[in-house]
Amino acid sequence: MLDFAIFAVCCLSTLLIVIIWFNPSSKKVTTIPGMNPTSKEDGNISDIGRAGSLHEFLLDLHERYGPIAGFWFGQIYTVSIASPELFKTHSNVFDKPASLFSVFEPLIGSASLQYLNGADGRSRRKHYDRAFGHDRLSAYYDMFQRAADVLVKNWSSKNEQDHIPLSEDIFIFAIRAALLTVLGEYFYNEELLLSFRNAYEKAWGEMEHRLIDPTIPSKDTQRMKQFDEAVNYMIETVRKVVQHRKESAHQGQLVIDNIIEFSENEEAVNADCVTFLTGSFHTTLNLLTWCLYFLATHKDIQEKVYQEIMDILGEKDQVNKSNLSQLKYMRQVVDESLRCGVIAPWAARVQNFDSVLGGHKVPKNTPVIHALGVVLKDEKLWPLPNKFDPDRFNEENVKHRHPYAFQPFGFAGKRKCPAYKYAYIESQVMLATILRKFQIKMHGEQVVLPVYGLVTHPAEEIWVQLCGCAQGSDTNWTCLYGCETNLSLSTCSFFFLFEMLVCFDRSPEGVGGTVASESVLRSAGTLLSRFEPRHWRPGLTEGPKT
Ligand code: HEM
Repeated sequence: MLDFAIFAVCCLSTLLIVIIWFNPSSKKVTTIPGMNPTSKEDGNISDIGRAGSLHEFLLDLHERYGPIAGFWFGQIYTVSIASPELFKTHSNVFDKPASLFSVFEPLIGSASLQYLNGADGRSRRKHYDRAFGHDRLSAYYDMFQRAADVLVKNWSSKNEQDHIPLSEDIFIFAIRAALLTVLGEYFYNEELLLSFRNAYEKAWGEMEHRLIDPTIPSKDTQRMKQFDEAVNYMIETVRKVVQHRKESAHQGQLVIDNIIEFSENEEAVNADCVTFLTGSFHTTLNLLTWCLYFLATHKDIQEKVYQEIMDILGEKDQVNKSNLSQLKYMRQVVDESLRCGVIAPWAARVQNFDSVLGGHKVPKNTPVIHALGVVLKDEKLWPLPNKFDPDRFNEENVKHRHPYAFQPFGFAGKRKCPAYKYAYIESQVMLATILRKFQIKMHGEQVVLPVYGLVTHPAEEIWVQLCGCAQGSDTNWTCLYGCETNLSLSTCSFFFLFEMLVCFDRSPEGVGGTVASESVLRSAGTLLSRFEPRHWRPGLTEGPKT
């Protein structure tokens, strides 16, 4: 009998040990609140799928468990933090958990900076940061301007009735800007630029697919063949560009030069070129797409940005390093677009020793997600978080907010996005160039929904219409404000007239007295006679006969 009891106890204990060992939640050796795995193999992956994306899953996780919470990314116990105070505590951590980014390895390559930690990671990163130092940034203005001019030229050939695919057009701008600044003059060749863009689109499409469904199809499927072909084309092109650059007389000015300088290892050079390109395209494409969408849906804000452009730059000046900081309201608009659009929803770090976060032990090698997007939408920090309101970033409001509340480029371990200043310059050059020429409005009613991948993009194309004028022509202006009249006027008369209309519309006393002199009124009258008088107000004593 005793033998049987001992045997039974042994069996039960073994069973218990086996259950404990194979149940991932049992390996949780921390007091951090959070979720148990839904399935043994996949942890909470199915919950992430049900939420729609990792960002939406994290929003819910933090809502339920507070600013520090744990979950199972497959078999890997993972912690997420979502408060400015916790961000600050983690602000010195450099290393990234390769496990969370492995999905991108087939595109960017295992030798990429993305997977490099420790002393090697720090020194490579430090070298690359020089490509974004103050002096080096000045060289990029012209290249951004060139890319913006191409876009304006293309848009100028459209009619007001045309429906413009916003993301598609901004994509071409963003890829042109990135290829010129990262890889250089090789991409002045338009055909090459477009084929690179096609290959990139296919390769990135596959990455997005894998974020939702990590199952990798077999090598001989059409999907994989297409992906391999696209990646091989990109790598082959980058190889040629590197060779070309090594022989170029302009070395030392672009991101590629820092990459070549740092390493003789061809695999690492190619991998980092592709890493910087992928880092650049989708982030800036989507920042600018969201920004123009917000402006198209907030006419008053668009008008205010336009006024600032006219006040600071006038009709002709381009954005440069001495006037960039004066475009303060435009910068607020870009910041609010980064916040509201949650462009890059999360970053992540790891430490190879036990640490403490928010009073809880974090076991060594546990990935810690920085839920940047959750904090950007935290209503305690941002009342009415989904409202687009650039005034959140005026000096007064910024002064009263925790500095870690707004970290759209990451913040930790001197490894935040290396190109964050570059991204502001690119956005502001582009916005100034476009908004000076066109007023952007939505085409009809559209439901615009975000998809929160590694970068947040609209679920479907956003269609806009442009009220604008023919490029490079001082004559043949089309009224910016919907009068549907083609006028032959000088640029200056046009803007003068517009100013007058705005004055008429806004002056509480109508147009009389102090606002306009007699001669101004007379010429305005002549010009106005050719317009539909939609801004007209009663009480005007002199003016157009309509
Ligand atoms: C709207 C624009 C952009 C946003 C919101 C953005 C956001 C981010 C974020 C959140 C990270 C992770 C930081 C971290 O781990 O703490 C990152 C890393 C990175 N970004 Fe950006 N980024 C933008 C533009 C760019 C551009 C234009 C480039 C290239 C020219 C670029 C290249 C990179 C690279 C190479 C990394 C990895 C750095 C490393 O591993 O050390 N990004 N970015």
